[in-house]
Amino acid sequence: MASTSSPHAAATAHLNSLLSSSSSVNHNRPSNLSFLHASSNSSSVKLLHSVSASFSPSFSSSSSSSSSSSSSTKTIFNALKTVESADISLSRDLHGVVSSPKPTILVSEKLGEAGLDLLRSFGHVDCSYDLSPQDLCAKISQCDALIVRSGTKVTREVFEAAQGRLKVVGRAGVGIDNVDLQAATEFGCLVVNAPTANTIAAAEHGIALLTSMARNVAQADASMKAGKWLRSKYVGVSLVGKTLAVMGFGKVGSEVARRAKGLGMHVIAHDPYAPADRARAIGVDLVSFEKAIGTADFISLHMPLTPATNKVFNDDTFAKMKKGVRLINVARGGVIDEDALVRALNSGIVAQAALDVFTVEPPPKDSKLVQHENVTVTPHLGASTKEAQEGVAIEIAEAVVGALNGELSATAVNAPMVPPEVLSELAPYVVLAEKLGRLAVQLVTGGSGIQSVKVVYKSARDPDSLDTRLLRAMVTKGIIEPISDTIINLVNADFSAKQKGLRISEERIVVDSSPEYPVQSIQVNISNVQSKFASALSEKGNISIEGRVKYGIPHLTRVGPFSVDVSLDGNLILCKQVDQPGMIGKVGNILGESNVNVSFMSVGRTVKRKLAIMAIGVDEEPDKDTQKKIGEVSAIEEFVFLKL
Ligand SMILES: NC(=O)C1=CN([C@@H]2O[C@H](COP(=O)(O)OP(=O)(O)OC[C@H]3O[C@@H](n4cnc5c(N)ncnc54)[C@H](O)[C@@H]3O)[C@@H](O)[C@H]2O)C=CC1
Ligand SMILES: O=C(O)C(=O)COP(=O)(O)O
Repeated sequence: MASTSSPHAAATAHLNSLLSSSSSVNHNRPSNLSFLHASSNSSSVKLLHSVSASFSPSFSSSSSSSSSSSSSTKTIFNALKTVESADISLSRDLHGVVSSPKPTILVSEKLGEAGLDLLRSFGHVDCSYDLSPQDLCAKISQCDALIVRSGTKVTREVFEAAQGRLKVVGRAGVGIDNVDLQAATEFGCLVVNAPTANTIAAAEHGIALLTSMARNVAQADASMKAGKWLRSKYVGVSLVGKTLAVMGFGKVGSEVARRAKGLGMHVIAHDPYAPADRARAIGVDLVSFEKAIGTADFISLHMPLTPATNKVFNDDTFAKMKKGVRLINVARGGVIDEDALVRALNSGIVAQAALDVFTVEPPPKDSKLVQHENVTVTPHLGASTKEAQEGVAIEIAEAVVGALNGELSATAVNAPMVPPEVLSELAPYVVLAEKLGRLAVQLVTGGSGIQSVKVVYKSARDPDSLDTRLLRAMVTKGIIEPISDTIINLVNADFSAKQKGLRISEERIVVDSSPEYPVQSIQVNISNVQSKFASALSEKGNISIEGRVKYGIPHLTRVGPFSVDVSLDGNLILCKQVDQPGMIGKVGNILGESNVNVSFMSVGRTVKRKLAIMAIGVDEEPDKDTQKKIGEVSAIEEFVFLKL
């Protein structure tokens, strides 16, 4: 009998597969994807999560993805080991011996050298700045990662053109409004950003714009260079004692607030999601939107561009501002209706504006806003200090390299963040979850399609301390991949299930045993389907299988009502037979004659000498003749061959 592979190797391989497509699947296929969501639990047995509506159409092995994109893709953000692309160049040693595939990382905008060095030590780095959208699409199918700043639009077309090779998009900065996150998620591409390294730079630029606007520095400078000496024209306004409204009290907003306090300003802030105690600690009052814009002498914008903030500063809101207000924007141009701002400037509602960001960048040369004499502009320089750019480059390079190595990034924008220690503890259960999903779906037959899957976890852990998102994603992967052309990873598992009309619910049962191990068993139930192996049906008529991790190795421990014990390695034959002596020998002989190596065998029965289930682990797939011979053994009532 062959020995089973080491638990560690299996766990590592499957952790990689959690983050990637399987190397055995067809890379040229479309996918549909989304985040996984955290579940919260308070009672011992609880429905944790359900994905998708039950009215969604069923799916079957003939179904294909209903992606809005018809393009092919292989969706992975990890595991260079599993990438089988001829496009990936292989690194060679001095003797020309191929060692390992190196990823190609396209950097489409200027990035600090320290980050580039880090990337170069890991893969091939292609710095191609100022690519047209067409050139970017042409290149992208040769790239495993793309690093951008705010100037590159990473559209759905880019993900489509990537044909599945692109695993990670790194945004070297904060705002990810230039990346089509939905498309990234649908294509299983991880998006990471560098959210902290440019905070101070952006805040300092905000303060620079505030102070220079108040004292007309830019205009006075331009007039002097034009040979003028206009002292009375450029009388400014003082800041001390004036009210500054910080709109968006996040990282940048709170640093601006801190600095403005130092200038003697009275600072208020509006942010529906900011904790009041953080504001209080800086001496800032959190107020409503109306109060903020209605009482401020200066308004500084620091919120992200989202559907909710798009053009939130418009004719209506300008009308509610104090006449003569001054506006600073180092956030995103799109939060302001720029035509409305020109009107507000002309009417005097807004006395001055200082803008670093624009709806379209660069703005048109004849932009009335840019040309307005009461407007100070800079070309999106908020993050552009030497220090910030070095920091951002390192932050994003580390995140991208980590993602390509299969690590879940702490700055992932479209995937759950799972701490490394949780990942490593769950590793063998992740393998188990995928294999159970894969087994369960192969037991389905008939045209009824799968609509509803229930995953039951038995665990001695407190429900709140067991994160099942990975496990659910892997059950989903196991179920969907064998019967569709969609590749599943942690980024897209829930979305794909939803697209397929597959409702996945979870239940957790707290058992009274040692909480040393996170999960005692995982059960996968598929309801309202026919099975090609009727013995796998539970009393309720659901396909039901259960498994455990034993000594780090996933085992199948129950099929329908029958207890079995077989390691989930290689392939599996399940036979239902009359419980009588000699059965193992008979089937073993048939397999041996066909040179099929048996790795494991287990017999489970409900009643002695009545019916039993024989679970046989095999390394090779028995050919049709061999399977026929097994079926012809008189005591065998039904059998099925399953690929793990
Ligand atoms: N000009 C530049 O070069 C730079 C611009 N930025 C931009 O600055 C903005 C803020 O960046 P960070 O502070 O790092 O992000 P952050 O995520 O730390 O802060 C954003 C804050 O906005 C709040 N927010 C969300 N919706 C809001 C709404 N409707 N009204 C008010 N507040 C709302 C959030 O709760 C959060 O506290 C982003 O748009 C970012 O892209 C950041 C760095 C450089
Ligand atoms: O980090 C951000 O959100 C920024 O706006 C900085 O943009 P940049 O990387 O300088 O193009």
